[in-house]
Amino acid sequence: MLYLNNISYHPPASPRPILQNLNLVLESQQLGLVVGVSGAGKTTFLEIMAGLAESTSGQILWREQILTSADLQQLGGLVFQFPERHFCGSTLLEELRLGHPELSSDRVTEALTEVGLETLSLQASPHELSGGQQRRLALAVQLIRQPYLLLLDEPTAGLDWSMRQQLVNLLSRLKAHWTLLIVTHDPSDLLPIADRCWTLEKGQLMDNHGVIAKT
Ligand SMILES: Nc1ncnc2c1ncn2[C@@H]1O[C@H](COP(=O)(O)OP(=O)(O)OP(=O)(O)O)[C@@H](O)[C@H]1O
Repeated sequence: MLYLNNISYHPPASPRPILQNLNLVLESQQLGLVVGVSGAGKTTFLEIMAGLAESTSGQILWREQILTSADLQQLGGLVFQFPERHFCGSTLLEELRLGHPELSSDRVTEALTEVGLETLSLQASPHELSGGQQRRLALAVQLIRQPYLLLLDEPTAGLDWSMRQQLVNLLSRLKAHWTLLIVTHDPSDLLPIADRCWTLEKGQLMDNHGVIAKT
């Protein structure tokens, strides 16, 4: 269970807080969706959740444990918007083994199977894959780290309808084992599989009970 208690973020360079007193509870193996327009603070929110930025005040807890930024870096698996721009390996195997050179072939195959890429050659280049396959590969890279929390920034952005649907089905399946927190400006594809939904507006988080109840 993930808890955010009054998380605020006000960097010195900003005249006003970018995030203000965010409160949120997300149960394990649920998918939480944070919806906001451009500039609402979505990426900043994910950076704090992934331990890449430190909140100015407030607490993040997993079960009863208060998490530091270092804990969050360990526990969270962040998939960037357009993760394909961050691939470094020249093959799928290299990409999956980055930072884990000791990883067994079985574990690599298991991760690819989890995201539906098991039929691809481990020697293929990540850059040869389709947009949807690249997003799956980015997810597999995070799954290998066995994070408690998967954090995704606009996971369906830039994909065509069929690839978006395949990715939504995959995210829905991943809920069986992982807790997911997703930020997006366009919730239409993801709302049907969301368990919780919040709107982030000018740095403030509002709970959308009604939206989920209608789906
Ligand atoms: N370190 C910082 N110092 C000052 N201002 C910042 C800092 N980081 C973000 N901001 C500002 O905070 C606001 C929220 O930015 P953020 O990138 O989190 O929004 P977003 O919802 O992800 O937008 P988009 O969907 O366009 O990526 C923006 O106005 C941005 O300029």
